Amino acid sequence: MRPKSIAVIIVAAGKGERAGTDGNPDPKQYRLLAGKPVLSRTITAFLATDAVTQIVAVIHPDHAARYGQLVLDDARLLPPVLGALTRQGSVLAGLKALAPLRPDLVLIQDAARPFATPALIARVIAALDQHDAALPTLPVTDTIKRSRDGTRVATTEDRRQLFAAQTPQGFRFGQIFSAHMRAETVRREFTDDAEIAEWAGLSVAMVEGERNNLKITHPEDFSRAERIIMPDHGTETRIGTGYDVHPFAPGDAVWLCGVKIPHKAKLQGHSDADVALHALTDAILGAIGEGDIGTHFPPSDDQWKGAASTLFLAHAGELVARRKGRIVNLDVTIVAEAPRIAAHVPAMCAVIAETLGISADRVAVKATTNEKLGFIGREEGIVSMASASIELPRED
Ligand SMILES: Nc1ccn([C@@H]2O[C@H](COP(=O)(O)OP(=O)(O)OP(=O)(O)O)[C@@H](O)[C@H]2O)c(=O)n1
Ligand SMILES: C[C@](O)(CO)[C@H](O)COP(=O)(O)O
Repeated sequence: MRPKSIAVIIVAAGKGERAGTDGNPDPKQYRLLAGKPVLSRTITAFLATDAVTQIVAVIHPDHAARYGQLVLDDARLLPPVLGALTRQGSVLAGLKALAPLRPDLVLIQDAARPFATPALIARVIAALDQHDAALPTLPVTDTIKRSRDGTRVATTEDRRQLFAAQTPQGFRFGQIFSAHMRAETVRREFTDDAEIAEWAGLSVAMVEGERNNLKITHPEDFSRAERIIMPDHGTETRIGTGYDVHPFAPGDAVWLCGVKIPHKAKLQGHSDADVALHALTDAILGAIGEGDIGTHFPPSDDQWKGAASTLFLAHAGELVARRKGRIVNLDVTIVAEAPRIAAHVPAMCAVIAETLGISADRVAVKATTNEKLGFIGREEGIVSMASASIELPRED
């Protein structure tokens, strides 16, 4: 028998209004969860299943640039398609995009559910041998009340008959495509695809869902999700500090926190002499006990001559990721009589956040003068200090 082709639609075109922004410019599906965007985690969860043959993400037109920044490299991932005003419309856009490929099966997944496990995906696929449709469910654990006005109870439901539906929901492609096309013509909004299958008279099987397969919906769901990735009891918080100084030399700009600032001199050093990123890199390395910047990038090595210091910082970030660590916050102080730093602070925080794949609200950059005292006061050089707080899995 020909192996089945199994496509996945990941609907990511929502605005995430209930999740709020928490000062973040990105909607929930692009926000970072322990250093990695939610949508990257959702897509990666399906790439981990070899049986999956194609994946298409359905995105909001305003998020095309943000989607393009996700680092995902797999030939099974098709170009994204644009979604619609409702989840139902977005799913239909994904089905239309897949129609020319005629997959046998399709799994439909919320981008906002980043924790689909291989076992869960396998259960849904296996159930499609016997049924037209399959979805993971969990028995409800609260007693469920029905109310007509939201203020007074009308009746209590029998919860033994009630189950909460999750995704991925699996279908035979042709059947769900035609059911969705018909559903589009009726004046009713369906909140999941299994409901459309039921309405179309298909047989819908329930398989066991998973408690951790949460849908990030409200602001507090982000910390719940981070605890799933890194349970509290298994982590410890480490602190690291860094210090660096570079003298001025003839030149016309200084690099500070990855930002080039015009000045009457440059900072002298083997690399771009970004004194602030050097201190920060040392703080991160210190927190994870990985030596210092000189251990990793010896000044005697010519390949680092003139190097951008973001490279050193990215390496420190990679070492944190390799140890499954999470940067909690970073704090940099620059001590300089000149140039003036304040106007550049947002750009500096953005460079650091982007280099490390963390959100900018975890980064602080501050500047102060040395009140004209000492070598800093005489404008002979700049000093920087930094501290880093990092959560690492506990090893003992
Ligand atoms: N027009 C829409 C609405 C929702 N979705 C997607 O459907 C999934 C489940 O929807 P929900 O969690 O409700 O996300 P939002 O609609 O973004 O959230 P909210 O209702 O709070 O705005 C999400 O991955 C969301 O991106 C979609 O693709 N197109
Ligand atoms: C599809 C779903 O996740 C199943 O529980 C849910 O219906 C999506 O609802 P939302 O309001 O669009 O989040």
